[in-house]
Amino acid sequence: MAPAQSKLATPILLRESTIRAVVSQLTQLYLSNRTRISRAVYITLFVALINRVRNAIAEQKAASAHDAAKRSERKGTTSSVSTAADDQDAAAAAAAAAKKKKKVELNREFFRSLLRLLRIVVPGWRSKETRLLISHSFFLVLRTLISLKVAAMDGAIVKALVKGNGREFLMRIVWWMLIAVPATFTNSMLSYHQAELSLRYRTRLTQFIHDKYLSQLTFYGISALDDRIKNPDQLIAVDVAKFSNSLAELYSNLAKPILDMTIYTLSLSKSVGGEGVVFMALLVQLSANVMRVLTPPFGKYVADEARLEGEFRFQHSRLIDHAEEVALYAGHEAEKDTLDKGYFTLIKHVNYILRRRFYHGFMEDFVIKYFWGALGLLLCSVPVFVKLPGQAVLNMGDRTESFVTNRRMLLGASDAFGRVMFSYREIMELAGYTSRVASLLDVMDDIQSGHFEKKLVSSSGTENNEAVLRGRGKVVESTDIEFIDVPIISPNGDVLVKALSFSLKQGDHLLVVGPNGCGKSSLFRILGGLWPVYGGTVHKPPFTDIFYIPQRPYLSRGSLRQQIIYPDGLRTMRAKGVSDADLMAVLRMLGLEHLVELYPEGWDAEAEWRDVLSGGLQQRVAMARLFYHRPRYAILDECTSSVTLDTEKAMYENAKALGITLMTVSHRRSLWKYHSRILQFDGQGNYVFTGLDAEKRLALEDEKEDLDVLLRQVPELERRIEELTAL
Ligand SMILES: Nc1ncnc2c1ncn2[C@@H]1O[C@H](COP(=O)(O)OP(=O)(O)OP(=O)(O)O)[C@@H](O)[C@H]1O
Repeated sequence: MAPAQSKLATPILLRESTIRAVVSQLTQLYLSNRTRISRAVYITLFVALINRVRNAIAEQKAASAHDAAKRSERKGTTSSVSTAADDQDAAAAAAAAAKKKKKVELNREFFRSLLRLLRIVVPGWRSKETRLLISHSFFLVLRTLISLKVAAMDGAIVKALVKGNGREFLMRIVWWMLIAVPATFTNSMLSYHQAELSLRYRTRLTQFIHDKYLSQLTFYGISALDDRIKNPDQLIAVDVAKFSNSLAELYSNLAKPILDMTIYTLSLSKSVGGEGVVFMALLVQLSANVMRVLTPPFGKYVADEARLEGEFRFQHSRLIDHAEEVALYAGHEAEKDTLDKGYFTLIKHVNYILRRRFYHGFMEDFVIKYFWGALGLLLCSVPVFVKLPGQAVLNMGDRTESFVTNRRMLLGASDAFGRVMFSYREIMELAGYTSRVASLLDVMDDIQSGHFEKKLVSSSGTENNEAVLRGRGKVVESTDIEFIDVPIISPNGDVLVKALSFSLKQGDHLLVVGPNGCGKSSLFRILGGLWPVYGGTVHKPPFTDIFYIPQRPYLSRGSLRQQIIYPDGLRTMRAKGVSDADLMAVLRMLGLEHLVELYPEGWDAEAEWRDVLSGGLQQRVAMARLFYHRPRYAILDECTSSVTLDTEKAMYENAKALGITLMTVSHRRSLWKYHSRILQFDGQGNYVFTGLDAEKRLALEDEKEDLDVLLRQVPELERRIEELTAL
């Protein structure tokens, strides 16, 4: 932060002497120049200079305030994680806190984010977007020039009318109609360019985000490991579109009025005098500054509205996803409460914005339309009431022509200025969308570099926080699987197992058992690379060699064939040399061949498979997927819970025959016989890893159960003995 601040401070100090020299030079030039236009230019330079100094002072103030806030924030964070005594972590936490407090304002942060997004949507000078922007700009200039011509023609028409010259009047009308052709064409081109630009921005941004979101498991990190983005779907599908629209709109809403203002003001200053224009510009600038101070933070409002919209939509999509469960619980009233709450929170906010917009619009209209309009009329009357030096006395026709032309140009200029002022609100809205989209990009970058932020709800507090921030385990690629002192830590910071060590060779089938929530699935999340390795070393084969089947398999959209070969596509299947007949052989192993015959389209049948197939059928389809892929290792996480013992037998025996090493999480005793190793968690953070002799273990378990039954009978037997003794 320090270098940034000195960068700001130095120019202001240096400028004190420079400013004095520039001011005296400008004064001399102003006094020595006679023409009104050049005088106007010097006055404008004065105003620009004053503005620049004022902005620099404001920037410096903001920078020192930001610096002070950051320093105090850092102090606070360091003491709260003082047990960690780790500067790196403290800095990360401070940065995170600073990010959380980020407001939507037109500050450096906004321009930095906007620049980042601009680089994505307009990737280079030779890009199609640049060409579109150039031709858009060309039509913007053309339209201003046409408007200028129309203003002059307006004056000439009224002059012909005042003079009573019918022939000239008609000629002027014909010209007027002719100019309408390029004018309307230009207008249509402008609308087309704006819409096309918006579409292109959206496409670029969506492609960029999709590439990042779907690489390095970022989508999983956003939803499971990090708390900052609640609804990425809304951000990608809606906010990106709104940002693109807003950006494309802003360019035409800003570029054209600025151009109009410059050209009209220059033309006006020729006929009404440079000083008049500059004086009026000063008044306008003053009132504009007052308006800016009174403008509410619309950017923040827009960002909040988008967030609330997203949350409301998310609640609806949850209801759709879990419609059956909610219906069976008769949970519609509870769901209605949640939905109503989400909707009314959103509407309360929208209403609040509407009210703020109402007061703001009232003030904006008054200043822009009436106050500036009156100023304009005063300015237009200058050539009529004031005889400017070097100007000939005007007759009635000329006066009318000059008034009408000036009035028209002035209306154009004030309309343009009004639009620039109105666009302040649009810029604030753009700032809102920019902040939302940029925050998604920031979080994706963080996740890809291994930095997560999640509210810790664990009972063990700071100790876990430290571990989450550090994540310093090692991952080594190997053909076998080995964990050496690897802690299992949930994203909430709960330490499920302090240091886990075990090793597994190909062909060693592993059974993982333990009570609910002890970390059985979490072990495989680490193995699959979903959760970071916070310590120790993990030796594991590449991702493609391990296949995972959960209890509720994921069934994708698409054909029946696609369910078996997922995530491969048809082309990859063909490239692997697999035919539909091979797939049928796989289905036969699991007694599923009737599925293909069930639908007239056969393998190409499409359906919402999640609803069409029963729980057991879904598990069998998932197993067929495993047989198609034939990986070296398979993680079977309670994936036979809904099938019969016969089907389970077919699944396990075929999987082993295909040379797949199995790692099973299950509470079913019927599965023990398929495994040679066991990893047993006790739910208190301890575990045992040993060989598994299923028959011996089953006999021991049976004996234990018999003893348990006998033990449970002891009180009853004792009571009976007491009864008999008493008798
Ligand atoms: N994405 C997540 N965010 C926060 N906590 C999580 C997440 N995933 C799992 N956990 C927590 O980690 C702990 C272990 O979960 P895990 O799924 O490994 O349990 P399990 O041993 O497989 O249990 P079960 O037999 O019920 O499937 C649980 O307390 C769970 O709440």
